[in-house]
Amino acid sequence: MKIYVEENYQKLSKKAAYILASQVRLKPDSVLGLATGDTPLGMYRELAAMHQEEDLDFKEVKTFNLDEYYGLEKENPQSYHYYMMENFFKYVNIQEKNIHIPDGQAPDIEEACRRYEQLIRLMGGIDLQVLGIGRNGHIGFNEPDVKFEATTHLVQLDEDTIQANARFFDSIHKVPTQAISMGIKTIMQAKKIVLLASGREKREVIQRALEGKISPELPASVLQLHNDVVVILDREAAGGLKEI
Ligand SMILES: O=P(O)(O)OC[C@H]1O[C@](O)(CO)[C@@H](O)[C@@H]1O
Repeated sequence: MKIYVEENYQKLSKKAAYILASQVRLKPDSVLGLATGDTPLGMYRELAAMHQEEDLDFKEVKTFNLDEYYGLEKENPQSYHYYMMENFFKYVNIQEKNIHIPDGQAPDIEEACRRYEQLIRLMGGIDLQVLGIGRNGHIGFNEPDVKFEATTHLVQLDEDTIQANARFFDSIHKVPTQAISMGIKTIMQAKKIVLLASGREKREVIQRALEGKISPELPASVLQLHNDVVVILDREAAGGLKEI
């Protein structure tokens, strides 16, 4: 595991964007696994700027998002479809047919999950997966006590996650209680993983995930078993690490 500690969020975002851009430059038809949440927003802004100013080309890039709320239509401003369009895709030259995000309104969820896994395999697997981390250690929407062997599936969101995400909704009662998420197995099959965490509130979970026991109770701890993980932290998030 390679851990970078950057001075602040802006530098973290630049580092993450640089790693993604290098991946795309080396393999223009890369399959990228993408995350939502606050943390990758700066990285998406940097990548959009690299597209505008340095011709970073997304024409052949394929993307698979980690997760989507169950029950929200794509046009809902709280959906991850909307987030991706507004924060990244509309600023770059990615082709719509190459964008994949779980369908939160699929009539047959099990079939949709199976199809999502099949598509990832059909595209040759994920070359680089970006991850954020929840305060409870979730990656994607894989909540504590997840099965490590799970692939894309419907998950029940934790109370902690619902509370953390309530800030994006008018009221906590409007936060969906379920989501479709890549599973831990899907994530661990990615060839390379880039985990991002910023801020004081991620300090404890980062220490436990990177230096603690590997356990389904803390889903992100499984990353210790992957052979190509880059962790990019700002100083605040890295503050609890013993081995830095
Ligand atoms: O980057 P944030 O907003 O702290 O979110 C952390 C994680 O929580 C989620 O937003 C889901 O709750 C994930 O998409 C994200 O990786």
